[in-house]
Amino acid sequence: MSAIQIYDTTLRDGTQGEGVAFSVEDKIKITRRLDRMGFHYVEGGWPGSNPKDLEFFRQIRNERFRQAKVAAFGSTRKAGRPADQDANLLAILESGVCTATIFGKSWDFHVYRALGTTLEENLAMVADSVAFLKSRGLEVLFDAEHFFDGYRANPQYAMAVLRAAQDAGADMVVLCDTNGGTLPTELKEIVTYVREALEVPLGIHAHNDGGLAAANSILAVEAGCIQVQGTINGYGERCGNVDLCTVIPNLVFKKRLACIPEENLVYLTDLSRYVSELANKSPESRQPFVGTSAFAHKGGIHVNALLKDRQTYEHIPPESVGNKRRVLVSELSGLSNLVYKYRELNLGPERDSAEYRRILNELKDLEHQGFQFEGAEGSFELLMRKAYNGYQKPFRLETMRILTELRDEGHVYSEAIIKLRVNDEIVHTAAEGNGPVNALDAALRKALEEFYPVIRNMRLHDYKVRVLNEKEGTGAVVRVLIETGDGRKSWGTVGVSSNIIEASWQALADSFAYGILKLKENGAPDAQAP
Ligand SMILES: CC(=O)SCCNC(=O)CCNC(=O)[C@H](O)C(C)(C)COP(=O)(O)OP(=O)(O)OC[C@H]1O[C@@H](n2cnc3c(N)ncnc32)[C@H](O)[C@@H]1OP(=O)(O)O
Ligand SMILES: CC(=O)C(=O)O
Repeated sequence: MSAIQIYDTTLRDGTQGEGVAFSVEDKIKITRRLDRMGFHYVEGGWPGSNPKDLEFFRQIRNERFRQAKVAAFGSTRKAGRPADQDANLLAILESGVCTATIFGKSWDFHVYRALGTTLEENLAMVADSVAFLKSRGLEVLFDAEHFFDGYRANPQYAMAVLRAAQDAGADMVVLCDTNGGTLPTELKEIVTYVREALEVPLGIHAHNDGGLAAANSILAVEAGCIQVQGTINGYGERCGNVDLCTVIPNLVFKKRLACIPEENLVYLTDLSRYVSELANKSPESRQPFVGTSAFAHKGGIHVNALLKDRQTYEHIPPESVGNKRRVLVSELSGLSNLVYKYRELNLGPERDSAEYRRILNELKDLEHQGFQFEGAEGSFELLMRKAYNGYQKPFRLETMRILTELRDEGHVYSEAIIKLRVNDEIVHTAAEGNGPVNALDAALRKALEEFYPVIRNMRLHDYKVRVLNEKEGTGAVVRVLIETGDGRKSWGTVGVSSNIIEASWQALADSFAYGILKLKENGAPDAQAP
């Protein structure tokens, strides 16, 4: 089978996804990154749609790429108007690209209902638009919109549309599952038929409304498509386009097809996170191949087998796509989870199983009380270090008082007064905050800063409270999960109590203790107490 081209439409169809938008600068950065990865095409936008896309094409015009061709998107000419006077086609020409991708209707129903024209005029729109762009020297890809729905409804007409594009000189015809509802077996049958009926190279453009876009794209390749169109992270209209971060490793590792150079796949996870960062979207943890959970192992049985051979629970090595294996600890852990973490944390020579078992039982008891270590790797590491390395927190709370006061203006303020033992010194501090936890955080920082100035870099990223037994009303036990970061790394810590201040204190104290521990380990000069 010939090499498969990857056509990225993150910057066009991806931005049709809810909440996804890129600035011109972002679009340029993403184009460069995709080129470096080895993508064959980057669809930069629709010049006839908006000034931002026009500006993108203006700025990118003189850039030289290693191999990516930048494509401009647009529709076929308007009904009843000559192609050489169609604003949209002229905008594609003016964008300065060498590759145009135009979409046209291939479902008779759409021709009547959406375009409001005749079947004959639509065929002419397709042929004229392709021929016009070809006559101006462009490479032309024709996206047959709704092809599979069209084929189901009126196969003769759907095929006539493809032939119109082919006969007008299209360099490729792309079969679009625009509504994303086609099932893989049917899709493969249709692509197989089209492959035999036409000469022009075929591509696939699948949407994910049935959750089948990846399967559909791979089967389309099996049936003869040589181009896969999709987006990074599957962004796109409604449920999105096919996720190229899923399709590419499947093509490379499973189908052994030449596509993106295999050695570049180690940058795939980074690429996915880079694009989600620019799109300002949280990464999807369960995303295949590149998600943080894609190689996260929780069940004891799994981790036990994984220690014997990673292939028992991993379909590919995580490093091959630049991802990482993670072992989670929880009440579902077995000894193996603990052994794995003990080794990962580099806590010393192997222990006998009774020693691991003791801590495992402690961990399970704590989880039964409401602690959750899966999201609190900082607290878990402190627990392990205390058990196996005699670790002690660098400070100890002697007393704490929290005052909450309604002041004249009707606002409620809190003040925390704490007495802390740091090494052999007693430190008294007080601080105000907009609530008791905020005041406690401020008082703790004030007390520790003098000894560990480096904690000034630590920021609270997230503070979550979960009521564990809501039937108890205001007397319920709560779990507090805190996420802290120092600009380079972030860590989670946990506290549980029927008193929200106490639970918050436990999580806060762990978060500072863990931060200081890591800074000391990394040799931060002012992480050492004087
Ligand atoms: C399957 C896809 O994802 S295709 C890509 C869809 N993406 C987008 O729509 C995003 C960019 N779109 C836009 O910026 C705007 O919709 C524009 C600039 C393209 C058009 O805006 P307007 O001129 O205001 O028209 P509007 O969006 O209301 O309607 C679209 C028109 O295009 C026509 N049209 C739709 N598909 C095609 C086609 N393949 N060929 C020719 N005309 C088409 C419609 O019939 C409609 O014409 P009408 O106004 O005569 O009814
Ligand atoms: C062309 C396109 O984006 C689609 O049919 O989904």
